[in-house]
Amino acid sequence: MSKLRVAVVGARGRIGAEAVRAVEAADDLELVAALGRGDRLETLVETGTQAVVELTTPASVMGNLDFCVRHGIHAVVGTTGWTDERLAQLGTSLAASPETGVLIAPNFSIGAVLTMKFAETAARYFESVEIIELHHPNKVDAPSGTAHRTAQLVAAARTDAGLPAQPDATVTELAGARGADVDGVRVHSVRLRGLLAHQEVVLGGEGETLTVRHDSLHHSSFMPGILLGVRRVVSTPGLTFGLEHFLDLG
Ligand SMILES: NC(=O)C1=CN([C@@H]2O[C@H](COP(=O)(O)OP(=O)(O)OC[C@H]3O[C@@H](n4cnc5c(N)ncnc54)[C@H](OP(=O)(O)O)[C@@H]3O)[C@@H](O)[C@H]2O)C=CC1
Ligand SMILES: O=C(O)C1=N[C@H](C(=O)O)C[C@H](O)C1
Repeated sequence: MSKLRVAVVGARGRIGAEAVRAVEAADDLELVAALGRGDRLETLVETGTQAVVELTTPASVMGNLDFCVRHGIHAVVGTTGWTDERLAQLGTSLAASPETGVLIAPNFSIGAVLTMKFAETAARYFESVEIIELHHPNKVDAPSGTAHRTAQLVAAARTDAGLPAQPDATVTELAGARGADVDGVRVHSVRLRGLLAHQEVVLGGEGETLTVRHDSLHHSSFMPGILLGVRRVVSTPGLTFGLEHFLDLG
């Protein structure tokens, strides 16, 4: 059987370089291009790329995806910075290319996907919930895409359960002390040398707390999810948001 022709865009970055190695090592995939900043996107067409792994920056991702979708090239996207407006813009591009599939995964690691699922499940049972995400200091966005998505899922679960706003008697506050407010859920971002990618969801009720914590200790933690995404996106037209849709989580 012929191999799936894959390109990595953002190939010289921290996760991009690891993705290049993972695609090269996969028996059923062929790495046909590894593009960095300044390289021509037309290379994707010239090399017959079927699926792109997009791992760049929030400033670059929209242009890269617009090119891919216009040329019918499927995409697996790890880059962060997704807003409703950006998703709507991508939806418009995809409507004009209905055969093309795009997976956006806030996090490719199985543990992080499960953290989101566990937090979403637990949210309805606790009065309070806050998120602490901890990353390496070279990360350009805060809060992390994973924390942002976790907060959205937790907030939706609370709304579904009919929970009121969280208790918080703060009257005076040094700006930022209570973190960012994502749909009513506080998200705190730590940037610390020595860390890679970590998240804690802390839930609190009368006389008890529950902490769900995940640690990515190496970029290799993201590779099985990227490879799964590539294999599945080529037969999944339209937009898929979250790797959980390609996993059987019960
Ligand atoms: N979903 C997930 O599981 C994960 C997502 N991420 C996300 O992936 C993204 C990349 O992270 P990370 O590797 O740490 O960041 P890096 O800064 O190390 O890598 C980004 C790379 O993209 C390059 N780049 C920027 N613009 C373009 C462009 N237009 N075309 C091609 N290459 C370009 C950069 O080049 P230059 O240095 O020259 O600017 C750099 O080499 C972030 O948004 C991060 O949050 C990271 C890990 C896991
Ligand atoms: O920049 C990173 O490193 C990571 N980015 C993603 C995010 O913002 O959630 C995924 C993971 O946390 C690593």
